[in-house]
Amino acid sequence: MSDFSKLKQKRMAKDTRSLANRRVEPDVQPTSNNPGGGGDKSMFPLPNSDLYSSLPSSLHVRASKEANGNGRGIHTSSYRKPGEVLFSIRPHVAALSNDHLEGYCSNCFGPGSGSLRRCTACKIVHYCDSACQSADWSLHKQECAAVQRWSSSNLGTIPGDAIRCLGRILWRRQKRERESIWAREIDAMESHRTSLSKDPNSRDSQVYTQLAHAIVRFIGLNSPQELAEYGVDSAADLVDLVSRFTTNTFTISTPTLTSLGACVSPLIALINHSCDPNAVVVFPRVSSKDQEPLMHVIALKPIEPNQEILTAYVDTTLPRDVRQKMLRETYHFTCRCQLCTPPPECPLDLREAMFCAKKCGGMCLVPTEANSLTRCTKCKSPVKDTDAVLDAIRVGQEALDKAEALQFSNPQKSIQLTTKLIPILTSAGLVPASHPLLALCRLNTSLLITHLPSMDPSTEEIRSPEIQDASPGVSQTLTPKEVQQALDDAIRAATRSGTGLSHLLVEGHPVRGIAFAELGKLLSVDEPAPADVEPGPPQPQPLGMHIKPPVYPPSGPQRLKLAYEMLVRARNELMIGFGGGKNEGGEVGRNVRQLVVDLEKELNVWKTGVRNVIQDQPRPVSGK
Ligand SMILES: C[S@@+](CC[C@H](N)C(=O)[O-])C[C@H]1O[C@@H](n2cnc3c(N)ncnc32)[C@H](O)[C@@H]1O
Repeated sequence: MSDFSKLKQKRMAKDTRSLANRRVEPDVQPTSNNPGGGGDKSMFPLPNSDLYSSLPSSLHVRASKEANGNGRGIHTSSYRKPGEVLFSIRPHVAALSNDHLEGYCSNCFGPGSGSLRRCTACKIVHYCDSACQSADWSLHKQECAAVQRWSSSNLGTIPGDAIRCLGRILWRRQKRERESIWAREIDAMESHRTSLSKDPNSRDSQVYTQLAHAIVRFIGLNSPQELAEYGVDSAADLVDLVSRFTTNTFTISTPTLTSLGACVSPLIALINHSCDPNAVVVFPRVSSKDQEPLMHVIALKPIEPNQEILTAYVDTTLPRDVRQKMLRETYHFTCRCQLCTPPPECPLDLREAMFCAKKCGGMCLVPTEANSLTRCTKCKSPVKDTDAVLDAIRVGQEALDKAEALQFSNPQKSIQLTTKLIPILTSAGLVPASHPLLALCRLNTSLLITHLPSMDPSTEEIRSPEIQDASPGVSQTLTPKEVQQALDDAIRAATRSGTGLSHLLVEGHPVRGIAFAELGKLLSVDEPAPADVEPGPPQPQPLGMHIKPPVYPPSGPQRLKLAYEMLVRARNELMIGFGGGKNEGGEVGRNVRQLVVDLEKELNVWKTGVRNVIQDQPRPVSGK
């Protein structure tokens, strides 16, 4: 997926403190009804532990209220403003997903831009240069042999990122003593082994067992006794490690939120979840290459002293039932945040809302099989065509599942499916932020941008290098009008997605910032002269514009102006989501700032041109 297509979500230099500054609060004490956490209680570090020394002194670890007895959380002792970098850290281990092994460096996780060097032995991992290769060699040495062994006994396949990440944890444990702080921080992560279903056929038991078997094969063990060499005393301990891994792993992503692989940071894993988070974990890529990949925890909302830092483990644009299911399955808890347990007076959740068919300006809860009688919150009329709405949502969800499954193997089909379903759900009355309409719009946008035909060199800036490779020369058979049409379709799709996202996510959320940047860049590609207007599908209301222009996207200077406004807005939001100050909104924030400067110049040239034309006109002679 492209830098600008998969929208999906993390210091200050002074963050790294000496041991003297560490704050691991002593109140992570077992209590009678909470012997230490939600999982295996015995593993929590003791008070005054020497772990987590890289946590800045303004943050501290103590029992979490939010997590309802499920262990520790990170709290701030001072006020934090949105966009403030709370801390940043390099993960303990990280591994690229198989799809990205060729396009990104396996050490610093930077994009290769076609110049990566391949490991000549395994021919699988790639590096920017010999510095990155040397830095990774102490671990890749064992990984290299293991990958080759796996590949030859598994018909040339490559183990997934979870297995390679776990392999890296074990090899590092083998090298560093199991009593090292590094290993103890991994051991102190929350495990859910004891709360696993006793049923060996349950999903979680199967996932853990499969991963445990795979890792044993990957590192090449002949007997469980050999695990001791890696600081793992028994098969049960290995399942514990797997449980810690699945409960505490992060997705590592590009500065545009394309997921790249998996990583583990025991410190950042201390942060608990909320579906209405006050912070976010991103990888803005603002440090020197030898420090990357660096995870940044950034405040999204004002955070008061003593408040807990909370991030979202799941996509918060999804409806409550879907989020709750994901949280139960992977993290073994029931979320009780405000979004999951809203007070009765709380307005309708836009993730599950539709417009009132009476067009009174109100909205209704989307009916479900269990609750088919819903009413407009304003005029109180009941939803009439319940079956039609239920059908549209069911068909929409099926199309979404199919389009997601096909997005890489058959993108054209995926585009067709999403393009066809969006108007069906819109006609059924769903609001832009509702599910599955927003998810379909986001996928549609990402696909249209990924497969945007190239019209001029500036379009290439929108498509990341991997996309340019994936769809080379698509434009060759298209007429300029068709190319323009494709660009306008992408702009309309990006506008729909941006509208839905802006209703659900707080200002400055990185997903919003990237969506606005994407839309601004699309609008800035060119400013075509007004075309003959052909009647088309209903047009989205342009984001931030109060008056709907007759044709959207507009042409000429109006388009340039809209692009400029969108990019300024994107930049402001990126300065929050990817961190302000030295972070400058991350790599994308810097890039957008440059575009804003360029557009300002263009708009000035245009204004000067118009002024000159006006001044060159012969003046009307007075009195005539
Ligand atoms: C990544 S860990 C977070 C840190 C953990 N509390 C600890 O002490 O290590 C994830 C686990 O914390 C607990 N947790 C996180 N957020 C929670 C919440 N909002 N409510 C209840 N438990 C939560 C769950 O047990 C979950 O599996």
